[in-house]
Amino acid sequence: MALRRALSAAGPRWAQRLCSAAWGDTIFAVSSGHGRCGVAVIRTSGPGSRGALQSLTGRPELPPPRVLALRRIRDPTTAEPLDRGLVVWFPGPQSFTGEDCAELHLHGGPAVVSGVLRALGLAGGLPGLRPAEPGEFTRRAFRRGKLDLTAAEGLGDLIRAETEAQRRQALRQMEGELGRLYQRWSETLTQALAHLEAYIDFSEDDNVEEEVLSQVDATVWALEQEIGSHLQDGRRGELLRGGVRAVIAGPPNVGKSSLLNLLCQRPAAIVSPVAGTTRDVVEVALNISGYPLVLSDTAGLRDATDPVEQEGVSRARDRLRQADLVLAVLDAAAVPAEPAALGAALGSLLPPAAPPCILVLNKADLLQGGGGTLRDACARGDPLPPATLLSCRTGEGLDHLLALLARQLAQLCGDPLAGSPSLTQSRHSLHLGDCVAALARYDRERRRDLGLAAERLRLARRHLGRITGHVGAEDVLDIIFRDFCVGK
Ligand SMILES: Nc1nc2c(ncn2[C@@H]2O[C@H](COP(=O)(O)OP(=O)(O)OP(=O)(O)O)[C@@H](O)[C@H]2O)c(=O)[nH]1
Ligand SMILES: [K+]
Ligand SMILES: [Mg+2]
Repeated sequence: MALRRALSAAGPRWAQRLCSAAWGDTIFAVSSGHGRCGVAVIRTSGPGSRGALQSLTGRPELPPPRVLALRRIRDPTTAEPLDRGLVVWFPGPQSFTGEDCAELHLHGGPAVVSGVLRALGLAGGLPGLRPAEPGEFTRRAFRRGKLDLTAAEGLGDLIRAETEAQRRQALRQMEGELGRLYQRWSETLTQALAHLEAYIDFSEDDNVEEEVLSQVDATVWALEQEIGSHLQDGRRGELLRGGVRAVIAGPPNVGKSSLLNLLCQRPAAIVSPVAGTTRDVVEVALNISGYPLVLSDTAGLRDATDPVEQEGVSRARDRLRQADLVLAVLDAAAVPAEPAALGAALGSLLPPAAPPCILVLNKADLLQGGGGTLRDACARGDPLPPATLLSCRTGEGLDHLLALLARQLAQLCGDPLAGSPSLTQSRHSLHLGDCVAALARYDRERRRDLGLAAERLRLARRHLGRITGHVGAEDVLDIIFRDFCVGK
């Protein structure tokens, strides 16, 4: 009521009509970053977007769809100017959410933004204009069929992407490549199922050839292979999305913490000449040639007597077991130069099924006579993993180490633009695993009971549908949109 009075006091009759119009649920939020900035973007979505734009610009006519227009933004109650900025009108369904949307590009001062939010909140006195929940714009876009779940996940990843390779992978997924791949598989299954059902229904009338059945078998088999190999990608999409977990490991005092500090270019870990300095795991996030690396410095591995150091060593071993990549550090001056002996020294350090490893022979500056033999051993490689001499003191060998790291990361994460798109979440691999299992069951059922075999195909298709959200999306929506920011 207060608003109705306020609006009628403020003037135009169309504003009053807005109040009586049946508004559905309209959301608004700041979609740009928070805090002081050059430009802040506030957007709305829902049937109230039109009225909100009219109220704030004080004009009944809207700018042409999807064209920026310069407008004075005013408080609808007092008509006091709040800012002069650009507004855009996106009538549904040609908008991000598929609903009527409006955008206000304002000067990014906190008082401007809060003034306009208050004005919109005032419009919240009308039925149904309210602040958006995190991810609610994207959620609405999903509900209106503007994107599938994998694209929504890609969008979330794109906003969070910190390195180029992550951005490439996320953009590809947001543009629907992964979703289209799963959709294609789902359609293949639909077709195979239709043929199988036709065979079941009509084979007795002799209208359907035996070949139909073998064709269905071949299709299902080929699909099982294709999904199987998509699954066996070494988790490269997941690694790229979450960052490759690399662990710096080695005996005490070889310069592990010095290496961490050198790579992150700040004194993140304590360095001292005392063996057993590091106990807690120290973690930093790095961008190496566009790939994300989560690097952990750990306690020196030895049979410690001090209980606190023992705990540190146990944590170090835990980290080693979970690592995607190990940077094994040894003291260059204290290792045998002969490759086989060097390999044995390394082997005694790492767990049996160790992940890929880079051997770092640190303190190269202390090598007598330049360490020619060791240098040759590193260059030859065999039977060592990729290895480099390094001096954390002088920086010698750092470029080589970075190149080795970049190569390993590229191998682990793959090229996000090459080949078919990678699955990026354990959610995907879980459903794909179930899908493949159902296809394998088809193979067995098929000889005994065609009806049951058909049921397996339906089940396999349901698992694919769960990934894209065409089936049973409700249970996962909260999880997927939980990490989205407000305004997206
Ligand atoms: N000469 C030389 N000294 C180094 C180099 N890197 C590290 N140091 C020294 O070696 C000592 C141990 O370095 P840290 O980085 O603490 O070694 P750490 O492996 O983390 O040691 P713990 O945490 O105790 O296992 C310190 O005195 C460093 O200054 C290097 O490349 N050359
Ligand atoms: K130390
Ligand atoms: Mg240390």
